[in-house]
Amino acid sequence: MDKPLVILVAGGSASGKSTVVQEILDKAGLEDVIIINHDDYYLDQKDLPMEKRYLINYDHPRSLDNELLYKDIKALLNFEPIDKPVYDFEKFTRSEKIEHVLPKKIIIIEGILILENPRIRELADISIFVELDDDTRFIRRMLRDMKERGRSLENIVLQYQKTVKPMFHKYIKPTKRYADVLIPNDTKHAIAVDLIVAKIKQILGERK
Ligand SMILES: Nc1ncnc2c1ncn2[C@@H]1O[C@H](COP(=O)(O)OP(=O)(O)O)[C@@H](O)[C@H]1O
Ligand SMILES: Nc1ccn([C@@H]2O[C@H](COP(=O)(O)O)[C@@H](O)[C@H]2O)c(=O)n1
Repeated sequence: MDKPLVILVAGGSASGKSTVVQEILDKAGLEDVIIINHDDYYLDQKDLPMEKRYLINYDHPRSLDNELLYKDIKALLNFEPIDKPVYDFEKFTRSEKIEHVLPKKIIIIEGILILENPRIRELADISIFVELDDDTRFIRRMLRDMKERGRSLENIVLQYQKTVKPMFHKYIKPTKRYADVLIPNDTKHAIAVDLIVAKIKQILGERK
């Protein structure tokens, strides 16, 4: 069998990366797929006290374990299983859990900085960047982080001003230039999703 297809999905926090990935999978009717969230590869911080974990810049490329992610993608490309870390946003570190992931024909990896690392970028067959204006992303992030990530409004606002917004403009937005497709998530994007689905099917057909 030919190597698995690798799709990278970047975009600012709460731009709609996970939502767009789900739309692609639903439209394409794909099942033999692994979805990896780059968030699971934030560095382990269990040896740091909680007050120090709060202060880390989680929107800087150095906060992620790209060596481990690269190694894991290479293993999956060789049809080898991996033991993937699982991140705990409420504890600001990796959880005790490990997820055993079996190789599949399609590997989708999503994350704010997934197109920032040149070695990981080179593994992609298709690269996507999801676009959404800062204000809408901030509102969606605020609602999500209070509901799902155990964060207070004050903490969300402080983090957004101190790191999330400046790092987006410094490190994340510039990676748009590496994307094959830009998906606007503030307007209808059904055609962009259709084009990606068609491309996935074409590549899979050629690799049979
Ligand atoms: N087109 C959209 N319209 C309204 N809400 C959306 C849309 N896309 C995503 N959302 C919502 O915004 C939040 C962040 O979306 P998500 O896909 O999780 O973003 P990301 O994976 O980029 O962080 C979620 O609560 C999601 O339901
Ligand atoms: N302990 C952490 C780790 C990361 N974050 C934030 O998560 C954002 C990326 O996740 P998305 O699902 O929004 O793409 C990123 O902007 C980090 O600021 C965090 O708040 N706490």
